[in-house]
Amino acid sequence: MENNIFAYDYEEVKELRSSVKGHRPIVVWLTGLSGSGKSTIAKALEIQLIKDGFHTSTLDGDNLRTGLNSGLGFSKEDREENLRRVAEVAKLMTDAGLIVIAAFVSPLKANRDLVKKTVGASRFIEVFIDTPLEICEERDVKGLYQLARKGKIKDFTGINAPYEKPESPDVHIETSIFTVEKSVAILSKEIRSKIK
Ligand SMILES: Nc1ncnc2c1ncn2[C@@H]1O[C@H](COP(=O)(O)OS(=O)(=O)O)[C@@H](OP(=O)(O)O)[C@H]1O
Ligand SMILES: Nc1ncnc2c1ncn2[C@@H]1O[C@H](COP(=O)(O)OP(=O)(O)O)[C@@H](O)[C@H]1O
Repeated sequence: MENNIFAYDYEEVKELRSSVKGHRPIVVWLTGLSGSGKSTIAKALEIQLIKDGFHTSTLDGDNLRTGLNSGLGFSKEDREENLRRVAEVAKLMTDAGLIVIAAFVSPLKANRDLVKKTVGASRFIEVFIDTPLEICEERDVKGLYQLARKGKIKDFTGINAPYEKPESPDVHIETSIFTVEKSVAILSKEIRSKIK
């Protein structure tokens, strides 16, 4: 064993944790441009799931970057490390039996594939929050697009850093068509079908 580390077997306890929750754990991974609607939908979805009696938690890019991931920027390498850590946290949360909602730009296919591999394919729902760049820029919730256009932010996703659209997401949400309520209903149905 590498570094003389021997992982102790907690599989039986994980099953017990899950059984008292009354549902299986899963990671609902929301990817999309800044301003696409990830946080808005994540929060509304979690509120709905809690009201429906599920056990949940939400991981949100901006929030984790003020704590666990403070010090990481937006280079390709820093984003990779950011998402590697988030994947491990999401896995710990599924080990605790939770439905984990995660809202991260996660711009590259390789980033999202790493998360899927870490948490396990059967416990991963990839959700593409599909909002065209022009609409995200028009919303400009935090004023970041304006700064990026002026050249004041480097590596800004969609402007001067890449976003690779998911090719076959489990759920495709177009926010220019679906209301937040409709998106929550679609996701809630998908989650229910996977956690029985
Ligand atoms: N350069 C650059 N590119 C993209 N986003 C930026 C950047 N600088 C700051 N921000 C703010 O950081 C939020 C994205 O953080 P994430 O952890 O989700 O990004 S990533 O998954 O590691 O790519 C993102 O939050 P959301 O708008 O909620 O997506 C932005 O508010
Ligand atoms: N159908 C929709 N779904 C989600 N957000 C929407 C929708 N229509 C408008 N919005 C608005 O778009 C913005 C999205 O911001 P936010 O949720 O912070 O995005 P992100 O987390 O992807 O950066 C919010 O101001 C939200 O009210």
